[in-house]
Amino acid sequence: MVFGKLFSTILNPVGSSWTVELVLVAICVAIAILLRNWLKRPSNYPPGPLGIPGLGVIPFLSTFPQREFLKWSKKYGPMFSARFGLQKWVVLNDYDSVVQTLVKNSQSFHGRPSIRLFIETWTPLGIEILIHAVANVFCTFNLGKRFDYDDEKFNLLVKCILNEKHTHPAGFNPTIFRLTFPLCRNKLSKVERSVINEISIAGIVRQVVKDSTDKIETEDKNMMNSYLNKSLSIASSIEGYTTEDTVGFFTDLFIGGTETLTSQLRWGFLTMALHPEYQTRVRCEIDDVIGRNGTAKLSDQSKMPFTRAVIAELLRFRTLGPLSLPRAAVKDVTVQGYKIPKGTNVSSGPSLIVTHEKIWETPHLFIPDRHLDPDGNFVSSKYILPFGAGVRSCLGENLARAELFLVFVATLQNFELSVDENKPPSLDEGRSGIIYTPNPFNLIINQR
Ligand code: HEM
Repeated sequence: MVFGKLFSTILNPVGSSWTVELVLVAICVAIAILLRNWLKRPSNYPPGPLGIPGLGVIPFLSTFPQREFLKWSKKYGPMFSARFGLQKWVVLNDYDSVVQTLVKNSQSFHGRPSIRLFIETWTPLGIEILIHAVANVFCTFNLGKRFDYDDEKFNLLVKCILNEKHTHPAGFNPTIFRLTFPLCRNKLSKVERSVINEISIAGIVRQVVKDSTDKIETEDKNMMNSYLNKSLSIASSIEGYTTEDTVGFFTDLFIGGTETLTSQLRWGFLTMALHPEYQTRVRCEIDDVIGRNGTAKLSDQSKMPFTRAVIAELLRFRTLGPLSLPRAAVKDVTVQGYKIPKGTNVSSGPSLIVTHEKIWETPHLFIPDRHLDPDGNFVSSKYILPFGAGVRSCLGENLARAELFLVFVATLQNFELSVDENKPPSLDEGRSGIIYTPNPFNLIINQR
């Protein structure tokens, strides 16, 4: 009644009450239609929490949305639906639903919701020299060019990556909020800065592409050369192909491959510093197989089961992309009896699989020995999916695995890692966003 009177005064100061009533009815009908659309689900759509109209489940997500996802998966099953803002999402929470969706139906789920996913906000990194090393391995392997550490262009590249962080100090919510509400996203100066970073990275990559195109070698010495060799011979048959495609490809690789690997290594060094007993066991294996002065080779892995078990456990224990990168259904598809319409975004939850209590005993503890058989041989587990699954899984997986092993081994071969025992950093706190990184920490590094 009070609202009726208020509207009546605003809309119809001179008095004809039927106009006011008509407006009120129209508003109610509009709200009813909006609510109906909000509540409407396609038939056989995965069940899930309803959320709040317009916002979906965003207000209910904590800094670590995996926790709510776990709760909802217990209530609604391993595949549930939710709305983030106005967008429809399906969340996959166990191994079977990930394989059925992303591997068995890979041709239906090869889309990505938005390239802007790669762009988020800034936080400072702890061990800067580490990112220089990782970036240089990338440049040597992929671009065929190693930079000196005082090279201006190289330092600009690294600075751009430092500004290109995929986490937010306040956790996952601001990340998903920005991805969901484009208008809000565009207003953020930090995001603009990230765009400028991307342009700078692309500028340097463009120069490397130009230099490499001028002197392509027949022998494939690095990925850039192989790519140019192949792409130039087929380019004429691809409509609309330009050099910018090559620049975009290597820029994406650089952004996708540098921060991820650096952060995974940071988790690794912190874990080793907090578990000196495992660190000593890895070092003993290194001394036995490689020696104090030898250089690690990838072929050494077969003789180093415990080191492999530590790295496998690290990828399980601190999965860098707790919710992987989102995919989008490119056509209507039925998976495990559920209909998923074209355009639905899909998030898989590797972090939920690696903490599943039916698969892992004490999943929240770091125990490398769980990857060894009774004879001490390394046993790889299909349930650890840090690089995603299916056709859009991580393009740099092999390089990442190789680099993880070599950098990890070379570091422990030469240095002892520890922390200030009076103020030890926590392994349980990190920053969550597209990727999950440890909070900045101090490490004590002693040469052996
Ligand atoms: C520890 C290191 C790394 C982790 C944990 C990681 C993880 C991931 C994950 C989870 C995805 C999404 C996969 C999916 O949708 O199923 C991905 C995609 C991608 N990664 Fe990695 N990655 C790492 C290192 C690298 C490196 C070193 C490179 C490049 C040299 C790289 C390049 C890419 C690219 C280009 C994509 C997008 C692939 C596509 O959309 O088709 N990543 N990565």
